[in-house]
Amino acid sequence: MSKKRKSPGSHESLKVGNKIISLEGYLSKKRKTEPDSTPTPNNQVEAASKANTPAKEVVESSDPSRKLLRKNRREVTGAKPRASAGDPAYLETRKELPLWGYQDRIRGILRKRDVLVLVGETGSGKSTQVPQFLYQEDWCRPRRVKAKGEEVSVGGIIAITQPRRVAATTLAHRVSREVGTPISATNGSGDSGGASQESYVKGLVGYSVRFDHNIPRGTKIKFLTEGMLLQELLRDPNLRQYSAVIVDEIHERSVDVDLLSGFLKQIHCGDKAGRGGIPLKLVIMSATANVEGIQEFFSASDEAMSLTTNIESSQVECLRIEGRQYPVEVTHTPKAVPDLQEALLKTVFKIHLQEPLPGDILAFLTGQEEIESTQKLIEEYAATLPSNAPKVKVLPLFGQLSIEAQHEAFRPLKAKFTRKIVLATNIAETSVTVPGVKFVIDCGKAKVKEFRARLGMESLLAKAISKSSATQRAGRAGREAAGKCFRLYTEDTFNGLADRDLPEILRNDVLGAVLTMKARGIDDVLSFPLMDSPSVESIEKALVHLHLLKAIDDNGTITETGRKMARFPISAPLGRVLLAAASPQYDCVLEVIDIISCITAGDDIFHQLQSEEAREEVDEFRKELYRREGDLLTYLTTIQHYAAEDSDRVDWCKKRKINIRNMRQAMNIRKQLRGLCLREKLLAEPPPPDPQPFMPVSPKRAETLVKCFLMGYTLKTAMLAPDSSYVTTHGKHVVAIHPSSVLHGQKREAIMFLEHVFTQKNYAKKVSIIQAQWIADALEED
Ligand SMILES: Nc1ncnc2c1ncn2[C@@H]1O[C@H](COP(=O)(O)OP(=O)(O)OP(=O)(O)O)[C@@H](O)[C@H]1O
Repeated sequence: MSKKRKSPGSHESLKVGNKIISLEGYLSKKRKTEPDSTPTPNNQVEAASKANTPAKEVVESSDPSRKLLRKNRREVTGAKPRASAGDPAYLETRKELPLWGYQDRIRGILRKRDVLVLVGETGSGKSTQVPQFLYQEDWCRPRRVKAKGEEVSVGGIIAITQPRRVAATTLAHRVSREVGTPISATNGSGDSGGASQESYVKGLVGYSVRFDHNIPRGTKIKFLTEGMLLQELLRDPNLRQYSAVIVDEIHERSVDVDLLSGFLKQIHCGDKAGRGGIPLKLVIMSATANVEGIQEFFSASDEAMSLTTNIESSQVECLRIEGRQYPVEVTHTPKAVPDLQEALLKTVFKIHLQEPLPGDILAFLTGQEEIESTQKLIEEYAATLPSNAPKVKVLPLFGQLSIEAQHEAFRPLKAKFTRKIVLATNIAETSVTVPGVKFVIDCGKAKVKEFRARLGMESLLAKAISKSSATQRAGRAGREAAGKCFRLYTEDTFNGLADRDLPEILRNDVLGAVLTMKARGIDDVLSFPLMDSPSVESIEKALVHLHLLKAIDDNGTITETGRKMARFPISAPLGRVLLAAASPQYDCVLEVIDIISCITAGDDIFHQLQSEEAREEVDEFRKELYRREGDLLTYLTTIQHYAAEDSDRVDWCKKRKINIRNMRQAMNIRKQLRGLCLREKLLAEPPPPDPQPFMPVSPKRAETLVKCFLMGYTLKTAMLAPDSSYVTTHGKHVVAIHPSSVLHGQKREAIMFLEHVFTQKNYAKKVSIIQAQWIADALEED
């Protein structure tokens, strides 16, 4: 990409390869203030703001006369804001948040009731303020009680769940600073396998996410991912350490949050004997949730009502908070854009060259691949800008990045005269505040994983987002000052979007969900309370699959193997492989960890090569990595070579066109899994530290490894048919080996594959060569 114009502000076009992209008149002049016409609580606020009601603060909030606003809010709520303990440096900012004026009301409701559904606009202060309003409440003190005959301590901590690790950790850091006990970076307890290890450092706020825990002594507010709280439920079904659980961003409707809601409902509606009769308070929060549905779900049935002594407290109350702190201007494109990447580049540079600093950009793209190629193009083009134009610093933000790499995007830039451009997937869509961001660019799409239960196949396709997602994305601007959101789609397109996304539990494989329920002692999974129940067919399929994996026995009861599988933060089939690897027959835990680390570290550790020339050039370097047994052995060889490399790992990756980020992440996962396997006694002693000399795996050992993977993947096998196509043993579908596989184009007796995806075609990915007899042997094994 090269520049065309000469000075900042006067750029009208940019060149991408041979393409000239005009910047002129690209974005619609017509602007309006977020939120849109979505029938959500947000636009009730907007409607109210148009009608000159108190929600007028949406547009007035940048007005300096904030005192008046606060006074208005107090009049609206009747609340007398009072300062809760905290760092005075943050107090003034906190007082500006719409939530601040509602604190007495929120406290008042929760003194009377056990469940509150709280709806407030993005950036109104829900995630950061609500736990601070509550942790000093009388009901939040730990109490010694008799529960089922034993004396136990109940309560004392508020849990607040987040859909993603990055939200949980960044919010914990922010709130810890606001309350005046900042979490120190060195305070982490590393991986404790989910155990709530307390550290020796004191503090009020902590967090617990997969592979990272930081729980100071005296923690009263604990941020954690939904998955982490589910893990805690396996160990303590009554969640005794908590006085309240705040479920944040419930609109995301991940499988985990749906399961969690079911378990919380059971605690809420149950007899509470396991908590010595002490209720667990629940606060359910979102900016864009279906409030009525949630309210109805948490309302106790008549039968459950008969279990409770306090009917009034078990009723569900709903509170809508009006207003957001800063306005966000939303702009749509006047017509549909033919090329999203091109449109995004134009918008980035239009902002960069026309909007003054400071003001960082957060752009939403669909996935890692798109982010990495866009980063390259932005950097290339930025290098050609005149010297008097501000510099740019591009930072990626996607789920497979390590936590440290994700946190990079949240740090203020040290370099002067530089604009930060964060390229993110939808992991930055809810809950997070990326400091410095004033501009959001929304491509209107997200990659969605869908499972076709009938075919046992997943598809991962970029699809249009919902109105709820678009509102959340726009809400990432305007958090520290007024902001702008540029939607790369027309207003008509926006109006045609679905209000909300389909809950994950209705579109994903429910294998993991059913295993979690079983591990938590839910025998009758079909009658477990869920906001939306998946089809009976997909639950039954999951049960059959779990039986095949030996996670449940003939009676449908969870086995010891199943319990252990549920404790590992990997999919059920991979968990089964890991457990098999520890048996004397296979004895290959370290190698299996290496392979799992590579396949869970990102899209693919190998960059895809477009031209024949590039392929020839790189294959020269890659040939020491490729294994004729297939992709799993190729991954193993690659990570073992990488781990043995002690001179220049970056250069090593460059030559082989290996994604260095994914490789680093693989090493990180490898470390965590080794730790977990030691704790779960799958490994007898710690492995020797890196670098170890590279030792190629013998063909015999390779066979053992592939057979070990078959213990988790007998259903993902295919046989070569007479017409030279591969036909799956389960379901009898024709699959082709994906071009990314080292076995692409090869015809063998049988194959095993770890992924089965539908893109343009029905593809098998992560493929290994097997013999038909091995499938029968694996099925017979005990
Ligand atoms: N990490 C952070 N750095 C700087 N400011 C922050 C940070 N986290 C929160 N804030 C400030 O606090 C405000 C409220 O954030 P909070 O996350 O509590 O809002 P919210 O109502 O939960 O929003 P959402 O629904 O979008 O998650 C933000 O708009 C921002 O001004």
